[in-house]
Amino acid sequence: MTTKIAIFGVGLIGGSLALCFKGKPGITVVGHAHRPVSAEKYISRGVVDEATLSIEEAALDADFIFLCVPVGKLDEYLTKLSSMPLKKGCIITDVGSTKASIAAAAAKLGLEDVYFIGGHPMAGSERSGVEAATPLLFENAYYVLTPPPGLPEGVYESLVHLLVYTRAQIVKVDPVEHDRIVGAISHLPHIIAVALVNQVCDYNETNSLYRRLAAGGFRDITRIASSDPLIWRDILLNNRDIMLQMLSDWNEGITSFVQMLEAEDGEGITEAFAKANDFRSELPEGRKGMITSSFDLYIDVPDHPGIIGKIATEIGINHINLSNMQIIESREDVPGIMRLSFRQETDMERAKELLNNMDYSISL
Ligand SMILES: NC(=O)C1=CN([C@@H]2O[C@H](COP(=O)(O)OP(=O)(O)OC[C@H]3O[C@@H](n4cnc5c(N)ncnc54)[C@H](O)[C@@H]3O)[C@@H](O)[C@H]2O)C=CC1
Ligand SMILES: O=C(O)C(=O)Cc1ccc(O)cc1
Repeated sequence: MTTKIAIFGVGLIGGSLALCFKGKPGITVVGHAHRPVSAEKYISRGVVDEATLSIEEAALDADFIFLCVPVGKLDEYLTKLSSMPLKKGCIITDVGSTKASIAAAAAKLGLEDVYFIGGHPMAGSERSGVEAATPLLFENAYYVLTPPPGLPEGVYESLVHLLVYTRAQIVKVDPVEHDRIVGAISHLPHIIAVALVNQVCDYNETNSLYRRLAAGGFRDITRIASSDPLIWRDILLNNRDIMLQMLSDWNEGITSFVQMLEAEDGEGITEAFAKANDFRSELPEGRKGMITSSFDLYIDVPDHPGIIGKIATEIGINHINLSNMQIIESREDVPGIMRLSFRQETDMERAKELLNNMDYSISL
C-alpha cells in the first residue's frame, strides 16, 4: 500500500519537504503547480514523483496534504480542499510562519473525516523557490505542530511519524503562543534588519562609501533583509497585532538608548550590554535556529577562465556542502573575490583546508 503525499506550493519549504519524503519506502510525492513550466521543472529537478496543475488531482486519494504556499493564501487553499471529496482520514497540515489564524480557520470549517494540524518547520533561509530546496534544510531544527483540541492521538502520531524523514525535532505549541514567540525571535529581527539596511541605503544616497564599507558584520546581521518581500508581507500582516505591540516595546528600548546617550549615561549603556551578553550566552547551542547561520570564506581568485568551475568542482568531489557562491568583485585590473557560504562551520573548515592546499589566498 502506498502513502500519497500532496504538496501545494513546491518552493523552498514545499520542495525541501518533498525531497525529504521522495524515494522513501511506499511513498509517492505529488506536487501541485500553477503553471505547466513549473510542473516540468519539479519533475526535471527530481523533487516530486508526479506534478499536476489540478488541485483535485493532487488532493485525490492523498493521505497527507502539505500546504506550503504564502501565509496569505493558506485559508484559500484550505477552504478549497474542505469542499472536495478527500480520502477518509486524510491529514492536512501547513508550514506557514504564523499559526493562530490558520488554526482558527480550520476550526471554523468543521472538517469531517479529515484532520488539520498546523505546522511550522523552524528553519529556512533568505532564498526562495524550488531551486533553493534541499532535504537537509530541517535536519536538527525544531518543527512546531499545533494539534487542535480533541484531535485523536493516533492522527497526531501519524504526522509525527512521517516527519521523522525531516530529521527535525517536533515540538507541540499552542498557536497563539507560537505567534508571540516567533514574532519576537524571527518577525521582529526581519523588520529591524530591513529598517537598518534601508537607513544605510538612504545615507548611501549622499556618499557611496556607506555601501562599499558595509562588509563583514553588517552583511551578517542583515542577511535576513534579503528575504522574499511577498512571503514577508504576508507574514507581517498576518501577525500584525503582535508585531505592533512588539514594535512599541522596541521603540521603548531605543528611546532608552536615546536617553542614555543624551544624559551621557555610561553606566546605563554598560548595564544594557552586560544584560544582553548574559542572556545571549545562555542561548542554546548546537541546534539549528530559526535564523540560520552562514559561514563564509572569501577567496582571491585570479582572472583565469574556468577558475570558478574548478573551485566548485573540487568542493563538490570532496562532498563539502556549499550553500551559496558569489563573485563579489571581478574587474580586469584586480583579482576577483569569491564568497563561498556554508551552513555548517565544519564544511567551511574543510573547504578552507582544501583551498589552502590548492594555494588560494583565503580570508575569513
Ligand atoms: N522561507 C522560509 O525560510 C520559511 C518559510 N516558511 C513558510 O513557508 C511557506 C512557503 O514559503 P517559501 O517556501 O519560503 O516560499 P517560496 O516562494 O519558495 O514558495 C512558495 C510556493 O508557493 C507557490 N504558490 C502557490 N500559490 C501561490 C500564490 N497564490 N502566490 C504565490 N505563490 C504561490 C509558489 O509557486 C511557490 O512554489 C510560507 O507560508 C512561509 O511563511 C516557513 C518556514 C521557513
Ligand atoms: O533566513 C533565515 O535564516 C530565516 O529567518 C528563515 C526563516 C524564515 C521564516 C520562518 O518562518 C522560519 C525561518
